[in-house]
Amino acid sequence: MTTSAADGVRDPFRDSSAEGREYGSSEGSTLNVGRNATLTLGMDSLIVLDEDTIERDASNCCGLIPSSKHLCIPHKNADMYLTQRHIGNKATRAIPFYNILWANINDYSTASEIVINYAHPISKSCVRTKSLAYAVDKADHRHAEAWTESLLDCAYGESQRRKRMKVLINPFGGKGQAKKYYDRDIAPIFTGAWCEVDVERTQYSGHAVEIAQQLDTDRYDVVACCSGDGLPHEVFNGLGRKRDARRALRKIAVVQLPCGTGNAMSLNLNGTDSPSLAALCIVKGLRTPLDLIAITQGDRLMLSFLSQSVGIVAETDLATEHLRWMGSQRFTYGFLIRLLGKTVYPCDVAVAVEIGDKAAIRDAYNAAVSSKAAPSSRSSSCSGEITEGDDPADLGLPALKFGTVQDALPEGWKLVPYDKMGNFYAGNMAYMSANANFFPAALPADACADLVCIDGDISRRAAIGSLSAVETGAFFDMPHVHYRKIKGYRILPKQRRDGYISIDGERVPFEPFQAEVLAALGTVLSRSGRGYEARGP
Ligand SMILES: Nc1ncnc2c1ncn2[C@@H]1O[C@H](COP(=O)(O)OP(=O)(O)OP(=O)(O)O)[C@@H](O)[C@H]1O
Repeated sequence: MTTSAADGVRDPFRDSSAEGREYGSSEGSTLNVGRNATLTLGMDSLIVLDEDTIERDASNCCGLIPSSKHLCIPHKNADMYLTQRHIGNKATRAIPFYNILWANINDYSTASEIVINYAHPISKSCVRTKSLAYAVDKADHRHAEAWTESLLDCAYGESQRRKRMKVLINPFGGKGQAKKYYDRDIAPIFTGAWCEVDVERTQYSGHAVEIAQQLDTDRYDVVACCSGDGLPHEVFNGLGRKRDARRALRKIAVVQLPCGTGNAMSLNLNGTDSPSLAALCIVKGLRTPLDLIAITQGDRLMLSFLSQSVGIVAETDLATEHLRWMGSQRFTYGFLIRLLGKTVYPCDVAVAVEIGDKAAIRDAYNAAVSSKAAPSSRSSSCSGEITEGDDPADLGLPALKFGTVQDALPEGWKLVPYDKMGNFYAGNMAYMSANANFFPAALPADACADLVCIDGDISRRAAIGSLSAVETGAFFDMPHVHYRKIKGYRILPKQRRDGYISIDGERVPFEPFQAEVLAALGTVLSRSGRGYEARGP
């Protein structure tokens, strides 16, 4: 599953003037450049009409040497353009606005040039930064400046330009390739978009918690994790430990550049596990509030952004480390072994159910995704709500409405024995890994987590059927899949001395814990600004 960088292009050659672009006349939307070339703001794309089909090398364009240190190395291939059509001896090319990273005008003593950096697809799952450079007539300078600003408006829309990023690289994430992916696939996209970037490698497990806890949140907009899902988990928790945690979690968008074995965050928010496509999505990402789940266990408090599991998923994930050589097959193998053994994980569970009926869950999902609400709006009930003038000391994590696992059960909660529990799985995002849309009804900020419970003693046929149904999208409707929207729960594993509990893919002690949804407490960047890149229920 990858994001097409050319998404959103209807007819790239249609001129915007016919559609009533606010920019003005067709003359206004076109910039004459060089001897015989024009740049036009089309409907969804920048239209480049040039004398020949060979892109000029910015370093020799009209004899001008680009001075910007941000300028990317231009390519020398002729096949750079996404679409091209020959008109006489001229060629028209369209570069989707989404792929435009930056545009600027360089002034020299005798001439000026416009430089446009963009992300060029070299395959379905990879983009590379390239540049166009054209001479701009001195007489056209003012128009060129206004035109460049319009191009940036089209390219960025509501997304913040030149984001200030703290980049964290886990040198041991995935197959230990994160540094290589960053240098080759990610950094050139950020440089091309003129982002401000400050890179740090994590030195040990838990280092990202400390970095986030000490982060000067006024200096950054984003913490970008070149990692699996482990580093984002640590960053949310580090921000959550700040004195002004609510403000920090609201101010700083936590994002993932997929470089790990588990890259669910990027799959959900950007629809890709390609580092270069994810980098483009982050450059163009829209701020999106995210519910976080407070987990209390013993006297500890932790924030979870992705999932909690007790039973087969936790065990498959955490007890198959010795099978790493199998790659992603280890999950399928481990899962099947336990399914065939009809393994059960007895526990007592109390759940605060918000919506318990699948039809109602589907309706709520459809209503939310078709709502016209501003993409980045936070409801007044969100846990991160901050009032002007709040004292930082009062801006810590919100108080837990349900208390902690050490308190008496909240009013109205009832512990129910589940002696045949096979899979207790709570999710805050839809995809748990590529093609595993376990929680199709999950939404970033609906103030609910989604809970799936499956008995461990169902027939082997039904169990194996549910494994393939996760891929096909039939999982949600299976009768043995109990799917609920919830506000919180308490779970007490029993009859076993030891076992596996996974919070965001990390192992925690095999002890009772309690979960409470903290509505819209966190912030991420997403492609759509409103939902996950997964098919709904
Ligand atoms: N320098 C380091 N040395 C050892 N561990 C580290 C280092 N930096 C980060 N970590 C730890 O690596 C763990 C896994 O990180 P991450 O999620 O990025 O990769 P992954 O390959 O998807 O992980 P997983 O091992 O869960 O499959 C995190 O819990 C983090 O604390």
